[in-house]
Amino acid sequence: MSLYHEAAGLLTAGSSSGSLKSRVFSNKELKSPPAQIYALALESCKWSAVLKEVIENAKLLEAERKLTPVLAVLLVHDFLVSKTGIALPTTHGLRAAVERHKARLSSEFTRARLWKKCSTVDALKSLVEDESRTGPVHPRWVRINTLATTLDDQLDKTFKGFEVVPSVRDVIEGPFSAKRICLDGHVPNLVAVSPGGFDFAKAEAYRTGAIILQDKASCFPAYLLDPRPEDEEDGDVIDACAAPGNKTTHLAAIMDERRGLRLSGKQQQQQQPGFKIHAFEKDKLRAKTLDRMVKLAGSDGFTVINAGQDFMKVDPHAAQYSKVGALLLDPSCSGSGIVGRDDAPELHLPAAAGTATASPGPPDNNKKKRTKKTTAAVTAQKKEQQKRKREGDDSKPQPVMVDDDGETTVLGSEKELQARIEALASFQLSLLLHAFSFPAARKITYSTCSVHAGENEHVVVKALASEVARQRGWKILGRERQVRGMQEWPVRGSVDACGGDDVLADACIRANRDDGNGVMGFFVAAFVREGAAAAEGRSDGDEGPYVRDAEGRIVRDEDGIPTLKATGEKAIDLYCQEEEEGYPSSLEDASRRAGSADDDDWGGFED
Ligand SMILES: C[S@@+](CC[C@H](N)C(=O)[O-])C[C@H]1O[C@@H](n2cnc3c(N)ncnc32)[C@H](O)[C@@H]1O
Repeated sequence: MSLYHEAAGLLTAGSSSGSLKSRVFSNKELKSPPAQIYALALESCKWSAVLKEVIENAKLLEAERKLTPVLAVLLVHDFLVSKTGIALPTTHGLRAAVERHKARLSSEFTRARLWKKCSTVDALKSLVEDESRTGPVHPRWVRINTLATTLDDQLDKTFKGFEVVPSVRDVIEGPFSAKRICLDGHVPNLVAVSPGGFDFAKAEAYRTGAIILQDKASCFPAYLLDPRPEDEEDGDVIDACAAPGNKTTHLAAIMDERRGLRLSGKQQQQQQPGFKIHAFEKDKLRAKTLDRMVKLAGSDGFTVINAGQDFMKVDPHAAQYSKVGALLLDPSCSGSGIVGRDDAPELHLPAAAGTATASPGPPDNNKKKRTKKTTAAVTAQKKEQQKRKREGDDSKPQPVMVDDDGETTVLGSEKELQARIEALASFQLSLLLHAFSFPAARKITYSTCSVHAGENEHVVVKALASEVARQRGWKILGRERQVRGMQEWPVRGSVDACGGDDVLADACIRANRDDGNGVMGFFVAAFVREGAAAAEGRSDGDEGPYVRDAEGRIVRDEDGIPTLKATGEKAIDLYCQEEEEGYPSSLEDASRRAGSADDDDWGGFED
């Protein structure tokens, strides 16, 4: 079967069996490369309003009875728009059926272009691109991977010549192909770029992992978790549901940066990091992607990938997790907040031979005849619709849900949607409660790319009310204790969905896909353990054993050594002394042995 027949089959299947992307990429029967089919189908949809005019006015379907309207759009798209033409041998019947009408099609295409006041084909391309954009415009969010590069470096190289604008709105509202960039004000090392202003696939920085395409909202969990590795509070970190690895590599970059603040450049290069990220991914195939991404980002030295490992089956009390102080939990969800899921623009089809409908485009030379035919065609179409309705097939697309495992569920009713969300929520809650049981854990973030309260606030409420939360002292991390960018992010949880608890709702963070912030639909909340919670505070003066600055960061001397609050002495002095005396070598132990007044802060480590 040709590329064109396969693309036509997928387009004809309609959205009731999932988005175009999921229909293409989940179809195991396809002979042609899925990426090629998807590109052809998507581009043809974008151009279909123009091509419908061209095909109808050139009377292609009347002359070539074997061509269906969908096939005609796909073939004429490649004939007129694709640089390489129709991807079939010259002798192939489908190709010949179009190329026989070369002159007529080309002149109708020119007429359509001029009708749209475009002086060149490139101008028409931009117009088609703009007109095919459905829904709110989103920038390309680019995370600068600080494991490999710096923001300044990327501004000098990859984004050289870009206009730096003050707000995301300036990016969104500017021309699609503008070269604009905005440095995000909430998440460090994140920029928003004009959606059509840059060909990322060709960028060296993208290919080498120096920049990573990641929606702003998807950067919230790792930033909110705020992992503080090594001799600070959090030790090792778990990413429980890790593939493809956006958040795993973001965690790695944050942890490495923290380490870099403490060590000089040379020390950092010489010393192996003293912390690990344990990344779990139950799906073996997705784990391969995770592995590739971790290597590309440069965090493979301290990331342990547990491929094919179900996080639910991990023993929290196993020795290798005894130092896990923080967990990031981003489980499978309905994916209802994802931008671009129902991504294909509407497909406009030319009327089949003998049923030509009115075309609102350039006037053709047979206007009188067309009007007569049009009336007849509309009546025939109405009759056909009535017949289908009588037969119980009104072709109204049914709602579908495509989760991030690519699983498509056709939902017949609101009740089915609720049942699906309940099933997901129950799985999400079990994972969260499992995360609560890690002995040394002090912080957890829970996130989804779902817009449904059932997968978000409701899971948080149930988790807080659980036995394990009560026994182990897990609480929500209040807004006032969150990292600055997340405190300042304005979109919060739903008070209703939190049972009227406005403090809890304010602690929950949401992102809406159509509110002008240019982000996907997302939810994240952070939990801290009581005892540990006090140590998290940045403002109440009860912040663990080390002296901290106004932003809550541990103050260190030029060698990276913190000062103990209890004694006013450099922690290293105690460390050396105790080493000589055969005491445990960790700085935390040292501070505890020094009789710190903050001993209670460390209760979080006790199980
Ligand atoms: C939403 S995606 C994670 C996206 C990822 N955090 C990122 O930012 O790139 C959820 C992932 O969790 C995996 N998963 C689902 N259940 C799991 C389980 N019980 N244990 C480990 N992984 C699981 C799925 O296969 C899927 O790859």
